[in-house]
Amino acid sequence: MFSVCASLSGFSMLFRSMLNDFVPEQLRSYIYENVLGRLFTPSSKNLTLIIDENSKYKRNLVYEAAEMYLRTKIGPETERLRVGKTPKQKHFIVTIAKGEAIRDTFEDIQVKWLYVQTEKANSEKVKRYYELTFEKKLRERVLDSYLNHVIAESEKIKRDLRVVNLYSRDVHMSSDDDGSAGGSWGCISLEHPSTFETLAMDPSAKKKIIDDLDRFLKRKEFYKRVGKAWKRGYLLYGPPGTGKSSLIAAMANYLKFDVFDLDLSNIYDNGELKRILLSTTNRSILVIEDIDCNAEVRDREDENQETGKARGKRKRREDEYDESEDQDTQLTLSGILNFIDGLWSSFGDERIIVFTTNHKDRLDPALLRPGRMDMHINMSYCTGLAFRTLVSNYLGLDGLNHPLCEEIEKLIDSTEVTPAELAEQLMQDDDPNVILRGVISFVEKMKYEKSKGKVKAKEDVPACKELLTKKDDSCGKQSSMKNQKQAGKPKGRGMKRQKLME
Ligand SMILES: Nc1ncnc2c1ncn2[C@@H]1O[C@H](COP(=O)(O)OP(=O)(O)OP(=O)(O)O)[C@@H](O)[C@H]1O
Ligand SMILES: [Mg+2]
Repeated sequence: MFSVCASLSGFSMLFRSMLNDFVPEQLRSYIYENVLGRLFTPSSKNLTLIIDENSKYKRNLVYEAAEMYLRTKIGPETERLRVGKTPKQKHFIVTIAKGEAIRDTFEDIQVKWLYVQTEKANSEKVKRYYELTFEKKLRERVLDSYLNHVIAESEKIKRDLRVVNLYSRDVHMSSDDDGSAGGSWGCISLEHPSTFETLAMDPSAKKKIIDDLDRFLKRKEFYKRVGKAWKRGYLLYGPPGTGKSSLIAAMANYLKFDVFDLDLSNIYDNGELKRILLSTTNRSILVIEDIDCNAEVRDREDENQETGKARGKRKRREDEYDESEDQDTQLTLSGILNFIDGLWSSFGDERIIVFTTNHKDRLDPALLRPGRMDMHINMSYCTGLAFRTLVSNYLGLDGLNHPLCEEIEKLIDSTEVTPAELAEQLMQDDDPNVILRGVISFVEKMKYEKSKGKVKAKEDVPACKELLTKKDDSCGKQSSMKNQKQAGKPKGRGMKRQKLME
């Protein structure tokens, strides 16, 4: 092998000296570059992949993934960087500049990335691409495992950088809304600070939820294989102030999924519901809060608070309804559930639906039957362990180390007090000792009053929508508005609807 190379290089030198003697200079440099270079350079042991920005006029996913991935690989040796930021992005986006290289190692694979950008010449468009260079023998492993690793990592980074949006029909479309959610959803960014770290909850219950979400995210292929829509449903139930809305915000912030907050009281029939739901996007959480109250879609106490337009719309709907025998167009709980089971299952991916209620016992069994909601999560009164999270959130203390916390935890475990009530107590002073003593008096007082029956159990709020919590005997559908009125059921929702936006 060595002697072949030596004789090739000897021949190359002889050939070059002949060229120098007999060939004009311009032609000589062409021959050096295009003929001799190829003939006499021993073939490289490296292979270079070209990753163009576009692939057949569409964005090249590998290029996008590389761009995202390489942001995390920029080392001190890089000399030039590009920086950018769009109005919706919270952070600066830093990427390598033209001609900069990055070395990376994955398992035992060593590669070199080079970012290339051509100059703009006449009508030629600027071309951007990455060159990925590695040893030829690693070709299969780079194409298989390394590039998959780059794509998976880039997905993770994208998720972390994503701004989570809250879509609501109560919010007007903003000017920079790209309209991707379409329909009549207005959008603001979800500023709710709740995360799984700040959520006061029994640690094992919290872990169960996080594990369930993680499993859900990873199971694209599984859902496909078993022929199930890639969706997950959660029913959160518990008294007011136990963290149902906070848990939804924590889920959204964890998954980086947008939230669609659906208030059924503004929707008048199943057709409208269908249109609205079809305009939601993938990787989102559809939230229907207070399903027991919210589903009371037409019976309202506050009719006189409606705007003229809304009142007109409602009256027209009611008149149409009175004239129509077709009850199928009316919004019913069964309509909602059918939609979730049927149409909603056949479009979109990575969807989560969350119902919340303060009164699980009052819900229609149709909503509770196995398979309808994948997980029922009991958001109950605060426990001693969960209180530790509140102490850490509000006081910045490790509850284990404070002498008063043990006593408080025992007290909390033996009474019914919500995290919201405790959170309020934890903001009463600046001095942690004063605050914690205040918590003791507060919980003791609650305990005493409860034992005397002075505190009305929080669940004892009158049922605001009994009709929607019982099935209509004839067809399993809920009674219509007309029937509700005739039955003389109480109007109004009777309970505040605490939204994520508040
Ligand atoms: N589990 C919790 N962990 C941390 N903070 C909580 C928790 N529960 C309630 N809080 C505090 O109380 C406030 C109200 O809680 P949240 O709105 O999540 O309760 P909810 O269960 O949704 O109540 P509702 O049934 O009235 O809608 C929150 O903004 C938060 O400050
Ligand atoms: Mg709530």
